[in-house]
Amino acid sequence: MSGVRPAGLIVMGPEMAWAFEDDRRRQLERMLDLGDPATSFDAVPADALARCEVLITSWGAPRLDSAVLSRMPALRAVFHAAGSVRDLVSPELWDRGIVVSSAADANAVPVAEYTLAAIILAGKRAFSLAREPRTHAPWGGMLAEPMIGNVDRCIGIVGFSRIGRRVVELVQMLGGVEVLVADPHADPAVVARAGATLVSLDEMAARVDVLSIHAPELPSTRHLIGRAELALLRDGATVINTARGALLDHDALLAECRTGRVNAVLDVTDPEPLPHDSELLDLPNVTITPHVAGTLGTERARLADSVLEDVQAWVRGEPVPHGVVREQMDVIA
Ligand SMILES: NC(=O)c1ccc[n+]([C@@H]2O[C@H](COP(=O)([O-])OP(=O)(O)OC[C@H]3O[C@@H](n4cnc5c(N)ncnc54)[C@H](O)[C@@H]3O)[C@@H](O)[C@H]2O)c1
Ligand SMILES: O=C(O)[C@H](O)COP(=O)(O)O
Repeated sequence: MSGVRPAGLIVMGPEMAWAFEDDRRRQLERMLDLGDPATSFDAVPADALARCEVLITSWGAPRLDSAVLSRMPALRAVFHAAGSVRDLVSPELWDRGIVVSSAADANAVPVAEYTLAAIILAGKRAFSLAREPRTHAPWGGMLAEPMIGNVDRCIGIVGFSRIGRRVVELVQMLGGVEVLVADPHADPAVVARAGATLVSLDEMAARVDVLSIHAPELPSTRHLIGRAELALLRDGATVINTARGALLDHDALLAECRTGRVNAVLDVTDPEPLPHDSELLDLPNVTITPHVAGTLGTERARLADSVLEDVQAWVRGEPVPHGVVREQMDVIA
């Protein structure tokens, strides 16, 4: 590292800013000449913006469009301590050749953990049984139920994304499970090396006990799992959605869950939150969490550590480990 530290700024909402205090701030200060942290660009003095070479952002940062970028002529790199950079980047940012990185890999860890937990508990019917009266006889009826359990299950992963790939890896620890992947962009050989089989979405829907959604929200993925795909599911199958609500047709899901034919575990919904009178909230076979799979409390420290790693590589002139390039934007979150 040369003696002159590049000028840096941290601009993000308070929900993430705490992760850049104390020790992580000291680590950043060894690499960057850091100005005062701010929650918006309007709170940053014009000369500090003009000098800024390295910007560290997270949720709450506005899009880096031409209006913002014109105030930041020295900007060379943006490190986003959150998942998607879709709402952050602009054509001007790419045109100027500014390095962009995101912490989406780090964010994938807790979402994949949540998904594995949901797969295991759904297999044991734990979500719906927890809502039955406590008088439920534990051994009688349940022991005779061959459809309960995680052995010989077929698990479908929609989207061989960062999170999808990690779920493919984790779910194999169950042993005795078959893992299918549906993703028009995935390479069958790479999927096979990960221990899964690439199939069409229809084939997957017809074969799985659990269908877990891990694709990004794009114009092309709206209602990717719709009436037709849900109708193909086996009786008793579970749909897990930790991706984005818009990927799943909620009217079609409600129709299938209402009859009890299909179960669901949803960390994301459409809309989000659901209206208080949504029937989905009352169904015993539907479990809903309020978009917490990825970003609960301490999990956010992973995002800050990912940014530290990227800043360190960048100041050394090395490739940024979690860099995002313009060409990826058509298929990533
Ligand atoms: N619930 C949470 O807290 C939480 C946290 C992080 C991310 N997410 C969401 O999880 C999802 C996955 O995130 P990620 O970072 O793993 O995504 P990602 O950006 O890594 O996904 C990109 C990949 O998705 C695949 N893909 C694109 N279009 C597809 C399609 N039509 N069908 C199947 N696959 C397709 C492609 O393989 C592509 O490479 C996103 O929707 C993201 O917003 C949720
Ligand atoms: O809440 C989420 O889904 C994750 O934290 C990722 O959100 P982001 O991709 O918008 O950062």
